[in-house]
Amino acid sequence: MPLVTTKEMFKKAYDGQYAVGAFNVNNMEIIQGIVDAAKEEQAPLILQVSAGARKYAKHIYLTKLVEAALEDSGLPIALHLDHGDDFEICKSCIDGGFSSVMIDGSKYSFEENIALTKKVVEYAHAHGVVVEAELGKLAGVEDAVKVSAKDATYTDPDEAVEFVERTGCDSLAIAIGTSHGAYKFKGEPSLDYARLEKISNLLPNYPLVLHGASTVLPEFVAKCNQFGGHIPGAQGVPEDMLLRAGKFGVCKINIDTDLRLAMTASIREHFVNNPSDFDPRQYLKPAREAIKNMVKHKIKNVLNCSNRL
Ligand SMILES: O=C(CO)COP(=O)(O)O
Ligand SMILES: O=C[C@H](O)COP(=O)(O)O
Ligand SMILES: [Zn+2]
Ligand SMILES: [Zn+2]
Repeated sequence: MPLVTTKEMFKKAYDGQYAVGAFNVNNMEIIQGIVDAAKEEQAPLILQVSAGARKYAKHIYLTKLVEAALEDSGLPIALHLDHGDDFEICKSCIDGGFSSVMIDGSKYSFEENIALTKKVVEYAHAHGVVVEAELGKLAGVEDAVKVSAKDATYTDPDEAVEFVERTGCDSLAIAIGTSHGAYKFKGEPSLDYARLEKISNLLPNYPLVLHGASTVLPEFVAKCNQFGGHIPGAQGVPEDMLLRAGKFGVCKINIDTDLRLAMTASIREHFVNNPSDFDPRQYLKPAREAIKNMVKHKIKNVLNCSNRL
């Protein structure tokens, strides 16, 4: 089974009102844990690589591992560049075998974002690759709770329509209150569903993407802290809020932080309980299992995408 683009996946997800998980990968254990989970659940899957992951593991190691995952699992998998921030990195991933790229021009002005996104879309489409773009700026860890910063950074629905029309991007990441990392809300979590609904109504049959969508499950934060970690006050997007987003055209949900927490909690626990171990396989095996369990949990309880191949 060769890599697939997200086109078909998103069409089915849109019609079925569920979301496909996009999980960040950095090494073999993470890839194997995710792919094993998707296989057991018979779920569509997007593996995504950030610029940082690409720098850490090297493009060729990651693409070869994903090639192995395709062959080993027989699953349709999309390989996606997460948060490409210029044309060159997108081109390099398109030339280097990815089936999907994100160009994140959200730090630029509306017009500059359009021009950059359009350039990537033209190159990508000529090579059979799909493009995710971003409009509106995802709140930073501090900004999310400031009402004054809210409207300035959240996605404007009318602009979203113009952006999609003028760039031809295949999916759009929007900002409605989620943010990257383990500290998403200081008080009560809240997402701007009214804005999401408006965007979704203005862009019928169009796949939206939710970044910063980890739940930061309290038991994993507690486990990290119990076994020597220090992650105080971490908080994510509650699962029922994510499930609700899936009803409004959100076809892709990005998850990285929850994988990091699962892996770290497992390794921390292992070292505390087994102080004599020093063979990496001893702690990476349960860590890989922890990734797998986390992804199965997401597929069943957050994405609702089991048996959707
Ligand atoms: O959006 C993400 C990657 O692009 C990941 O978000 P989290 O930090 O919430 O896992
Ligand atoms: O969007 C952010 C993802 O969690 C990737 O993070 P990273 O750039 O540290 O790999
Ligand atoms: Zn961004
Ligand atoms: Zn992101």
